[in-house]
Amino acid sequence: MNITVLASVKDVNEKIILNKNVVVIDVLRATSVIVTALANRARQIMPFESIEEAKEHYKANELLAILCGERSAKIVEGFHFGNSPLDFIEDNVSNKIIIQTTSNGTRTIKACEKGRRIYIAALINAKAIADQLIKDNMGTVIVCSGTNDQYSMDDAICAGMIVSLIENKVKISMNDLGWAVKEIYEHNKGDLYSFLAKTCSHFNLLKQNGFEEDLHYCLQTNIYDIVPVYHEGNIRIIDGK
Ligand SMILES: O=C(O)[C@H](CS(=O)(=O)O)OP(=O)(O)O
Ligand SMILES: [Mg+2]
Repeated sequence: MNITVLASVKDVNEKIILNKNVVVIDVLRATSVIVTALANRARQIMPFESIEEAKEHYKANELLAILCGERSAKIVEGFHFGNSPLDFIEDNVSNKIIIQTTSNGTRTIKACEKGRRIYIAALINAKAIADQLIKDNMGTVIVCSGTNDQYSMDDAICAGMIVSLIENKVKISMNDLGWAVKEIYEHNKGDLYSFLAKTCSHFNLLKQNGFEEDLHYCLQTNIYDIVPVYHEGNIRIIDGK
């Protein structure tokens, strides 16, 4: 299997993702929110790049939808929830359409729209994504959303975990960044929290802003066995998984 890992959303272009399966990662915190909401029975997620687009779609679905997202890590004024996955519990999201806009993650999902199949991954569902990619056995691009268009270690360790799980089972060819993130993950998997505290500026920004609980939550691995897929504006779970 051929795998290309991209360092941030700014490396995505149509040529790289065309006819490829794409995996979008934003561990802190957009894709951790998406996986959590779907695991807690949200009907679907609708990601948007801008606050204006999100509000417009909310108006059309007011009875069924909730507005969620952040700017500079803080809840957008007038929204129901920010970007803390711990808010996306069953009582808040069951049967709801989640209209979401965040600084990095939702922008990355939109940038990958031309991919063959677009999967949504975080550490909390990494094994389910790796198993799905092995099953598909297709050329795959793993996109780390990054933070403000820059490489971000939270996303890199998740990409590393996914490729490490795949490489244990099938032969892969991969770009240099793919091998780098695999090594980084394998050397630090015993204590991801301390590793990110040392190396990840966005992790420390969230910590300073009081989101410590989110950090512990997002760094758990494989707590959900679900594979969210983005298709024509909506993210849903495939195969009833
Ligand atoms: O809330 C987050 O974790 C970040 C926000 S920012 O990088 O502090 O602006 O958004 P995300 O899109 O989940 O990376
Ligand atoms: Mg992020």
